[in-house]
Amino acid sequence: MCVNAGKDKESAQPPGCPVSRPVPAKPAQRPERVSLLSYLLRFRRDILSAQPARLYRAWMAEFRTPFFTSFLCNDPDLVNLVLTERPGDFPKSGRLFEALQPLLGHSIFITNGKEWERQRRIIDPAFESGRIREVFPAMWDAAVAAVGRLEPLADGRPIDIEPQTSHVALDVIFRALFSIPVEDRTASAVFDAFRAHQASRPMINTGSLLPLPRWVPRWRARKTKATARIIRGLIRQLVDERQADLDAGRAPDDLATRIMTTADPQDGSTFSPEEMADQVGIFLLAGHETSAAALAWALYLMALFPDWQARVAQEAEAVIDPGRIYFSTASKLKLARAVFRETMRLYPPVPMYLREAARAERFRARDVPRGAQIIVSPWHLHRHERIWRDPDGFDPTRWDTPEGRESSRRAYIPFSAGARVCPGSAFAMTEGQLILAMILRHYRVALAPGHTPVPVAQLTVRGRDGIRLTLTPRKTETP
Ligand code: HEM
Repeated sequence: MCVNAGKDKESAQPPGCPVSRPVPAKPAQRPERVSLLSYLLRFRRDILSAQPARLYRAWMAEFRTPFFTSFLCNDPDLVNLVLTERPGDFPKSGRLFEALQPLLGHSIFITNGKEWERQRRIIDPAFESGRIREVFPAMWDAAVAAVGRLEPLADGRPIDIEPQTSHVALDVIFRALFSIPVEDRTASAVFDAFRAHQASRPMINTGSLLPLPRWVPRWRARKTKATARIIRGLIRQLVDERQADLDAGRAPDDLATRIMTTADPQDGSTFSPEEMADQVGIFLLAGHETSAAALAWALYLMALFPDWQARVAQEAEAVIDPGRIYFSTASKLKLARAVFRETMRLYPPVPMYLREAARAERFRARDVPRGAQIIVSPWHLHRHERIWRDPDGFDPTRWDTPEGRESSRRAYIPFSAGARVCPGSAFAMTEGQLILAMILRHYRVALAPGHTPVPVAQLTVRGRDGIRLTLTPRKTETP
């Protein structure tokens, strides 16, 4: 009998059977026809499962409700138009600003126009790919610390891996920004406050940002505002301390120092402490939520595909010298990088990007009114049936094929594209592949019995009930 179970069965197949591969978790789609009320409520709960399956084949979809009109763009030319060719005509929506302002103030993630341009001019130099070498030791130290934290958990009992990946991702950001580990008193207070903030909300999701009527369920605004105030207070404390260190000439050379001492090349101004606190808020949030989600899904995929896990672990064993930090390690972790890229194709941490049409447009022979919501959905684009071969399958070798490279050129945008592309993309790729390799060098991961994670869109794509795995040490002696 040929089997196609939820585990890799290659070696168990009788000869002559086609090799069966598991299919990575994908949310069930809603029925094609549902009532408006049912659609809105599903939309609020989780925007991924609220969509019909045809969006994986369509080039564009229009949603008209009494409250908003939105266009989901899957046509690579349209995506290019919105993100790269004319980003000024498709600014971030005012709803995004309204929803995130209590936590993020005037941070670069939600501003538009001249204010955003100035912020980008000051921030970009700190993240240039040539500067990744300088933050690499911070990533390395955080990865080593994560391996240590996982040790007492690696006894074969199921654990939710997401809190662990959140912990290490936030650790990386604190070390890179402020030269402090997440265990530092203020840093760990921020970590706790972020958790309380998410629990009070429970996290903004893309659906909650569309202009829906007031009776559709919302987060508890008062509690959320209170936790946002706590986080902002703590961040402001870190920024003020750093300013004092800069004034006294004793500040370490890290990302915070670089950004706070960079002047806008156009008008010579630097960030005020208040402005810097806004940016730190988004570095902490965008930098850790996204990397944590990608890393958790990567470990899930490694558990689902033990053959790939073995290859990444072997590469890590060969390349990583635990006693020495070599930046060249990053470029040698090729399999880990291919796996991390494929993970972000299947589970793009930011599943949809929301824009607003600043003026009337015409998309694929349809009128797009001014003010319409424009949705670019990496979630659908990355699994588009007319663009990708085996769109729902896990295949890290696709990046080396001409066909895969062409699909990727047209439809792979986990970090967005154009003027508002993620400034942290090189940082995140280096961090992701390194931590994945470090963890797999030390631990074997397996699926927790009876658990299949369900991807849902919160602020990032997460497992609805977590992502449950078991860990066991790869070898008994610790290097
Ligand atoms: C796997 C990790 C990451 C992913 C997938 C990711 C993805 C993204 C995406 C898709 C956007 C644009 C969203 C939109 O246009 O609506 C974005 C923006 C941004 N990201 Fe990342 N990001 C990651 C890590 C980081 C890191 C590590 C940092 C910094 C430490 C960072 C900082 C930012 C900032 C500041 C923006 C706003 C840029 C702007 O609007 O001009 N991200 N990120």
